[in-house]
Amino acid sequence: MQTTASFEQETVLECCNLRTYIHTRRGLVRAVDGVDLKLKAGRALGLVGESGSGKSLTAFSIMGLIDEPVRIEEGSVIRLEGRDIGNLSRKQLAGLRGSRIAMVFQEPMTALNPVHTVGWQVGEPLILHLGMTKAQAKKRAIELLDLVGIKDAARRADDYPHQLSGGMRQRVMIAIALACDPAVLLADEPTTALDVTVQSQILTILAELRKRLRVAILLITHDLGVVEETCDDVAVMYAGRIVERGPVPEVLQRPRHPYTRALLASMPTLDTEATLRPIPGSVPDARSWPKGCRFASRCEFVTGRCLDEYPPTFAGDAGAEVACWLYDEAQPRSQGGLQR
Ligand SMILES: Nc1ncnc2c1ncn2[C@@H]1O[C@H](COP(=O)(O)OP(=O)(O)OP(=O)(O)O)[C@@H](O)[C@H]1O
Repeated sequence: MQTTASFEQETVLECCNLRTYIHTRRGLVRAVDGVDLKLKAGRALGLVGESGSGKSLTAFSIMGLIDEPVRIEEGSVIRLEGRDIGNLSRKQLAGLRGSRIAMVFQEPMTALNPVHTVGWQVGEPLILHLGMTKAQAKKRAIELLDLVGIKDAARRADDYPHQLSGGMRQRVMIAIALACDPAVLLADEPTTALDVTVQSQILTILAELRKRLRVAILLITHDLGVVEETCDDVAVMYAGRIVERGPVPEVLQRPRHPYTRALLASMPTLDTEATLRPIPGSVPDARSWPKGCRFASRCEFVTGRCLDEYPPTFAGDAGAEVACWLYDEAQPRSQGGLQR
């Protein structure tokens, strides 16, 4: 595999123009439709957006965990540690999964194997990818269970998934994911199925391990509160595309895209005093996206140009970027336009 010379040293994962379409009998569902992402070593990027915006499919595409009728379209680029992994064979991808890139899912019970002990499941990738002996893998598995905060790890290693609480199971999933010291961890709503106290414990563990192991994390969530607490950067996804991105403080304190603003206003976590305002309207059909901005039909600042042409990305302060015509210098801003 080729290493791209221009690939920045610190960038561990990059997607360029990632398009993942679902080829159904009732039409082409353009669910992920030109996503650009960049993840730096040891940093956490939050990928947020309403349900159905394409977040999970983005992660599954990166992991190569998609199957017919879902396809990554020609021209999409996925680079892991400088290597183009978009065109790898299933076997080559399976070799990377669990070693250089790993994923934690929303519901650990469905991801864990009910007939094997958790110690065995943490140890398996060590045997598979690192060639450890069973004895070495068991010893390391216990260390890993301890690392993710499972008390009395040597004894718990012999437990089966059903003997553990939801929070413990998610810790086991994290131990499995991090076993081979991957460069990238994808976490898809890892705390949604857990109660609030356990949620914050899991997020704390992830934050600690990120610093300690320097693993880059792509955290998929619909909760901007979680992003605020745990991520360095955020990318806001709407209708299959990223509409705004940047450092967390910049984007959450000075959101530019009308969708990001609406999302913030609709969420209870950041300011519980404020009256919650659901976003009016609904996401257009992914079988026939409008030709202009996909948020136009729900946007209070819509102009004729928004309906005609998809906006390019405009640079904001502190590295923020926004795909919205309101930020085009050439466009005279109407009264009541967004503050820049
Ligand atoms: N296998 C599939 N077949 C048909 N449609 C699919 C398939 N997988 C995903 N989709 C559609 O693709 C779109 C994006 O789904 P995805 O799960 O990525 O969204 P999401 O942003 O992760 O939402 P959520 O937060 O609800 O998980 C949705 O409209 C979904 O219905």
